[in-house]
Amino acid sequence: MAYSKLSTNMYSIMEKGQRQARLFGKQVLVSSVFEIDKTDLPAFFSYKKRMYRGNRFFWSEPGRALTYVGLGSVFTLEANDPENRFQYVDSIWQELAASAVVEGKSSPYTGPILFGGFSFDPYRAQSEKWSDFAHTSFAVPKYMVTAHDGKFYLTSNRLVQADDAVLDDEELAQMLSDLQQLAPLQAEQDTDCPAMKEEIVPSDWMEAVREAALSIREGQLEKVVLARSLMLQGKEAFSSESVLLSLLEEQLNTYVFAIDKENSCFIGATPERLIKHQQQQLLTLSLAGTIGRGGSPTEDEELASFLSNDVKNLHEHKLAVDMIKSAMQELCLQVDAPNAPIIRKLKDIQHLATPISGVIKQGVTLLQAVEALHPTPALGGMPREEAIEAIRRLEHMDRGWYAAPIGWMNTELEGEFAVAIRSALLLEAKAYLFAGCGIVGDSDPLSEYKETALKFRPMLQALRALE
Ligand SMILES: C=C(O[C@H]1C=CC=C(C(=O)O)[C@@H]1O)C(=O)O
Ligand SMILES: [Mg+2]
Repeated sequence: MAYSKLSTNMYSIMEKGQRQARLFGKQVLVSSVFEIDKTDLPAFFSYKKRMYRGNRFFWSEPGRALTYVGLGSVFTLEANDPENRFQYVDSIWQELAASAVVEGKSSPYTGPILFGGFSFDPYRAQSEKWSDFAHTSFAVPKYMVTAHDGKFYLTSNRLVQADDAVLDDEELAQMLSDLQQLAPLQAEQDTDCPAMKEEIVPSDWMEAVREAALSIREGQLEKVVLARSLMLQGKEAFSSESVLLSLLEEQLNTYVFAIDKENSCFIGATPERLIKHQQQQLLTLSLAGTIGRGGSPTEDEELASFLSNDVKNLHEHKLAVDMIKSAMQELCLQVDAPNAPIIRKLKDIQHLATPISGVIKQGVTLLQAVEALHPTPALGGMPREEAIEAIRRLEHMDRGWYAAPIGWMNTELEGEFAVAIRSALLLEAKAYLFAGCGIVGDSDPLSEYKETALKFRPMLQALRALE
C-alpha cells in the first residue's frame, strides 16, 4: 500500500474516532483493517520480540482455518475479584465495542478482538508462579494478524481521546512493509534436553485418587477431575517460539495457543472447545474418556473400540454430557446432541467426544455461556461445588489458568473459548506442565496416573523432554 494513501486513511479514521469520543464523552477504540499478502504467522508472533515479548498472543483453531496473532495492547482488563467476573468482562467489552470506530473490516475475524482468559478457581489464592496471570485478564492487541480461509489481514487498534493529536502512523506503515518480508520462523537448533524433571510423588497423587474414588463410592460426589503437575528445569530460558512451532507441526487437531504475559508464557495444544458463539448457534463439546493410540491401524481401532464400550470411560463421559446438555438447555432454544459419543483421535491420545449445539436464546451472551459451563465435569466434576471443594482439598497445587477458559470475542460479541489443557507455563528456565483425569468410583489409581502421563506427552515433546 502506498504510504500517502495510508496516511490519508489514518487521518480520516482518527478524525472519526475523535468525533465519536466527543459524542460518547470517553475514549473510543479506533480500528483499521488492511488485507495483506500471505505472511508467516509464527514469525509475526516473534516480530520485534524485544518490544512485544510479555505482551502478545497466538491462537489457532483446529484445522488452522482461523489464526490470530496479537502484539502489544491498547486496552487491558485485569481483575482478581472472584465475584461476577464474567459479567464484569461482558459489560466492559460491550460498552467498548458499542462505541468502536472500525474501518475496512471484512469478516467477523478482523477489527478489534478482545483476547484473554480466566483462572480455573478464582477463590484460590494465587501462587508465586502464576503471578503474571491475574484471575481474569483480557486485552485488545495493538496489532493483530488474522489468517482466515487462506486470506490475511492486519488490524491496527488505538484508543482515542477527543483531543488526541492526529499523527501520521509511521509505525503502522513500517509494519505493513515489514509484513511483506518476514522470513519464516525457524526452530532453534536442537538445544540440550531440560536438565531435571520434578513431579508430585506418584504414590501421594495416587493416594489422592484413591481417596477421591472412595468418597465417590460413599456417595459424597459422582466425579472429580484430579490433576498433577510436572516441572522441567532447563539450562536456559525455554523459547515459546520453538514450543509453538513444534505444537503447530505435531498437534494438528487442536487449538494451539500461546499467551505471553510479562516473564511468563502459558502455552499449549488443547483439543477441547468450551463454547463457540457463531451467528445464532452455540457449539460445545463434551470430551472425557481416554485411551492411547495403537502402534498399528488394527491396534488403534481395537483401542478405539475398547474405549467406546468401556463402562468406566462411558460413565466418566456421560456425566460430562448430562451436565453440558442441561446447561445448554438453559442457554438455548433447542439443543442437539448425538446419542453416543464419537472417537476423537489426537497424536498420542484418543478420547470419547460428544459435540453438543443449540440455537442461542435471545439476550444470552457468550460469556454467560462460559460462566454456565465452567468448569464442566471434564475439568471439575459432578456436582460442581463438591468437586471444586475436593480439588482444593486433594490436589495441593495451584492450577492457575490450566483447565480454564481462554479465548476471544469480537465487537458483535461472537467468539470462542477453549479449555486450556495439554498446556504448560513457561517461566524463564522452568516449565510447569499440567495434566488431569476424571476420577469415578471404580477408578484405578495406577491407570489414572498412566493416563495423566499420556496427557503430558504433547507438551513434553514440544519441550524436547520426551524420553
Ligand atoms: C483434564 C484433562 O483432560 C480432560 C479432557 C479429556 C479427557 C479427560 C479424561 O478422560 O479424564 C479429562 O476429563 C487434561 O488433559 O488435563
Ligand atoms: Mg479419563
